[in-house]
Amino acid sequence: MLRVARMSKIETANILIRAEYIRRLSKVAGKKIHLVNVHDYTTPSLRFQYIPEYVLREGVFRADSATQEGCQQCSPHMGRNIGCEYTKKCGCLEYAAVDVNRITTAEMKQKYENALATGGSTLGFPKKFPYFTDGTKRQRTGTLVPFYLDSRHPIYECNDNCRCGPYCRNKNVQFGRQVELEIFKTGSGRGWGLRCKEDLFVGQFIDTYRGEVITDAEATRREQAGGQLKASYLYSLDKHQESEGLAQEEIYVVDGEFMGGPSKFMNHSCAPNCRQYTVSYNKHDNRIYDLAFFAIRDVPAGEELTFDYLDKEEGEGEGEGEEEEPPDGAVPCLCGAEKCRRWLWQ
Ligand SMILES: C[S@@+](CC[C@H](N)C(=O)[O-])C[C@H]1O[C@@H](n2cnc3c(N)ncnc32)[C@H](O)[C@@H]1O
Repeated sequence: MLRVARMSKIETANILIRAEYIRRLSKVAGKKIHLVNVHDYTTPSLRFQYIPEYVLREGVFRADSATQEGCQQCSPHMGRNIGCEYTKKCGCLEYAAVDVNRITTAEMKQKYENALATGGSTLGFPKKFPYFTDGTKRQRTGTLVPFYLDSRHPIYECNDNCRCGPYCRNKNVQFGRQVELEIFKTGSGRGWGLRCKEDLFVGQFIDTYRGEVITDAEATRREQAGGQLKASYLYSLDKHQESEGLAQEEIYVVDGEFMGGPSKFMNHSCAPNCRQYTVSYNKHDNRIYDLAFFAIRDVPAGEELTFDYLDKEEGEGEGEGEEEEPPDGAVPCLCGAEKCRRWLWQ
């Protein structure tokens, strides 16, 4: 009898926790986020708080909004009504990837080589626009073009101070998640995972990674206190470290363990269907930018969304991590990919 009473107390608590979690999910801005668990009665931790924006912690500073100047030579209607279509003029696209195929004269070529050698401005050069602007079945408007998908060059979107207007096609990630997601219990030893309720197309934006933005020193402190598993919630905002000569202690880190969004539940795969990209709205702030997930191939509704936690840039660390013995505290990878590297973070 006592056992039955105790059991029902636990069940009631589980039901209440689940209801509270779903209530909190319903408050998250944007399309609905579902919670599904067909394996047991557990619910993700209520210690986690959903936040729409980064929460800046002690010692973290964002560049003054006055530096977010926006493009001043563009306008909403420059011919095709897509905003910044004259990429040579667009101030926001100054640091976007130069479209070398459109550098035609020897003089331009020379100028470009000088800019590359000195790290000078590339304003005035034709740029690769990040998103498709003319929808077709394969190349949907707003999906990331193959160059950015493959190269992971930072994406510079327009902002509210731009003259290109609210409908400029160079605005996408800043509008937030546009797809319905589902947090689900994987039942395969990987805890919770994330999937999308609708088909995703290659290059489609899914969501950003949110969390507390902390200093590098605080991240080290939290990692030492939290152990190996803590690493999967920490993302360094170090994309511009080399090009801007930033010291390690100047780098900020996003911690999404206790505050963030649904992308916190994305598991690792050695053969992922998504990838994380750098998206900036202020070319003068190289220390805080968005981490945005895009699909890197078509993903049918219901397929688990995954990315490579060790997402190395091309050529970086090749041949590493293939030894038989795992490093101390290594977590076995359960992604199930044919070419699985066997351990997380290796
Ligand atoms: C960012 S969390 C992802 C969400 C997590 N599954 C949960 O239930 O909260 C990362 C953690 O998920 C687990 N995980 C993610 N991908 C995995 C994989 N391929 N194999 C084994 N565990 C994985 C590991 O415990 C890892 O530390």
